[in-house]
Amino acid sequence: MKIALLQITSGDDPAENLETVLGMMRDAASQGAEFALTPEVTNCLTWKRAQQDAVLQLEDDDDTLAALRAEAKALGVWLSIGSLALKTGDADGRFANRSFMIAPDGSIAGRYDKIHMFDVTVSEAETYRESKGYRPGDHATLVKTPFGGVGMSVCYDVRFAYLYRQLAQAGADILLVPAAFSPVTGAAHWETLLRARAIETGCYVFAAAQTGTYDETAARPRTTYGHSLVVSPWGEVLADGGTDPTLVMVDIDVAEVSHARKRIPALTHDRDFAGP
Ligand SMILES: O=C(O)CNC(=O)[C@H](CS)NC(=O)CCC(=O)C(=O)O
Repeated sequence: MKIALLQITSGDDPAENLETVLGMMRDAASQGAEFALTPEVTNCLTWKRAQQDAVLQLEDDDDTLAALRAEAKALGVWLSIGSLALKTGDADGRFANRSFMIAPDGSIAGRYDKIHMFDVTVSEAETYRESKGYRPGDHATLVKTPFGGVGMSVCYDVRFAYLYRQLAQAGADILLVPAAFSPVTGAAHWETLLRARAIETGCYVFAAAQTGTYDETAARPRTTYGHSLVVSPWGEVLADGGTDPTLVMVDIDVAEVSHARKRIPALTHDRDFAGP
């Protein structure tokens, strides 16, 4: 099966980001892709809360979601929308960081709200308080597809290994980790974390990433790490998107999942034990 990771530099204008994604989806489909994947916050990546309040929409009204569902249907492809920032209507005004699996008929096959919030001081100059803007989700999502079980997650979730173990033990063959990783932690941890999740679970890992800086002249530009990765169930990096916006196309074979798990059946070797 041919998959296509869309590595992009989303800015704060959803209409502009949508045009970029639609163009890359058509390009991917014309090269034979059957499954296209976009990064975290495909529709809007910004520090500016006022801009989010102005342009974000409720799921039912969201123009990006509607257009991407229609395009998946027109092209007849599966689509992972890594996530959309969406209004929730909640009294506290927080958004959802919500991922979608779209089937080739345009229907929503799965929906997942990012569970773990990136409330982290990477350095004095670089702090994130994701839970101020976003309301975390509280349940995992596994989507059954004709090509296998797909476990959903977003970005910072990648650091919580038990989420992926649960997804794999519930039937995931493929784990999705769409991201907008920070450049500092990306360089230190990104590839290692993704390879570890693949090795521990014997799953493919597909990680479409935001990359680079949108609006370099802004007072506080938002930069992301890039390096969209496809990792095999044995832990090999099959493709790395580097740091420019690009389409990462890979041919994968889901049978590799059972081969890897036959060699290392750790997923079936859990034991109950007392805590320390
Ligand atoms: O803020 C938004 O609009 C969209 N969300 C993000 O960009 C999120 C939270 S700030 N980024 C991450 O989770 C990076 C995790 C990371 O870099 C790590 O785990 O090291």
